[in-house]
Amino acid sequence: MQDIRLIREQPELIRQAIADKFIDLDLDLVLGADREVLELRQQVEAMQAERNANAKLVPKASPEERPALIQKGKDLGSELATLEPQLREKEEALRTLLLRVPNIPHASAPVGPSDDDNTELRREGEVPQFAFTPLDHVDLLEGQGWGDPERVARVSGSRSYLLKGDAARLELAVLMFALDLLAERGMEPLSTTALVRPETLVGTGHFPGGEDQVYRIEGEELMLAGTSEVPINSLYAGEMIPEADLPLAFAGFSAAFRSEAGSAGRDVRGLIRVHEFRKVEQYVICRPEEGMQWFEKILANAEAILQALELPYRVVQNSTGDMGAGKHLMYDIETWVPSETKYRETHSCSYLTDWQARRTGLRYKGEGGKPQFVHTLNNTGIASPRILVPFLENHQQADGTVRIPAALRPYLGGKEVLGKPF
Ligand SMILES: Nc1ncnc2c1ncn2[C@@H]1O[C@H](COS(=O)(=O)NC(=O)[C@@H](N)CO)[C@@H](O)[C@H]1O
Repeated sequence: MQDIRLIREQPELIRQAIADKFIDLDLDLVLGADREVLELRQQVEAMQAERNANAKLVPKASPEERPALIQKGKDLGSELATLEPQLREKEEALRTLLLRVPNIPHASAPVGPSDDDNTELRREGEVPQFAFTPLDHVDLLEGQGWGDPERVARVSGSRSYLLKGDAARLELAVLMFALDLLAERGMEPLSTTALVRPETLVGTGHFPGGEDQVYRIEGEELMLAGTSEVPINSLYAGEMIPEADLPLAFAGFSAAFRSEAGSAGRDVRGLIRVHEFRKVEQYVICRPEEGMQWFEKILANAEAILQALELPYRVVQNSTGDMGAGKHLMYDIETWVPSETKYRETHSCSYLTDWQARRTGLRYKGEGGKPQFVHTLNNTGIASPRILVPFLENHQQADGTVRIPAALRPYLGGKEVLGKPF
């Protein structure tokens, strides 16, 4: 959410952001709703002041004057009884519109409507040249007996997955490895639920707009979050965080649930796009002046994880149309998937300045004790099973076994290879 003063003072700046992000919002509606609130609020406050002043006169008034004053107080009261609810209604209507006002994209963001306009910043690691015909991750899982797609589909339907034996241990190993690396780098581990109240999804900016991506619990005011960014972002909602406690940096771990509405037909084979997955999430609350350095830090953390797993990847900058309403700056990390001979997104690193903080009510006492909104950032640490796709495919050997990078071996009982030749 944007500062309403900025919208009033620099509407062109916001109109440009709306245009560059291809958002369907008429800023004049926002400005009109704001004016209506201001006018009505001034009227109500004047009337409340008049009623209060009038009420003070009553005890001092003479018997002759008193009835008129009391009647005046009643008239003002009944008028306010009509106007105050109208004001609350107009304030709610304005807030609903304000929730749709986008953040201003960083000047470096490529302007364009979709991820086709993302720009590659750099590549890291050599893509493997196989001396044999590599298998895709589905065939590797099947060959090793590490999956059971038919049975799990009977139990859970499409976009479900199940990992057996060493593959189940591999999933836990990469998650734990990521959590440990982030903890060593000062991110506080946080195991969270995915069950959240609707307002937490407004806080992150998933709502309004992303309702169709979220599973709802029948008959409850609860939903299943698609990322632990959602519960973590609202942990301190409405609080005045002591400045000495900043920055708050978490390595969140949770299950994540997504309906993937609108993705029909995409990535239907295998582990890339499933309804329930597990993610280690980097989430930061910091002072505004530290935002950009935290963006670099959580990006570097994710790269360190990929480098330790010996996976080749590239870093891309998201376009204004791809980054979504709340982002100021966003880079995706895409990891090489041999079977597709292309890089696929495995991490998404975002800096949202105060846009989430304003919607969530995340503040701290800045200089001179003046309340100020914090800045928030998030990035994927690792998400499984998607990361297992490049992991299994890049590290497969001619006999169908999978090489384990040195950094991960301690998490797999020291094993250097998983599986049996097939
Ligand atoms: N349906 C899905 N199935 C498997 N993995 C997914 C799915 N959706 C997202 N992911 C993984 O989760 C990562 C982060 O998802 S994201 O929506 O891009 N970004 C976030 O959730 C942010 N909170 C940063 O993690 C993706 O890069 C991908 O690796």
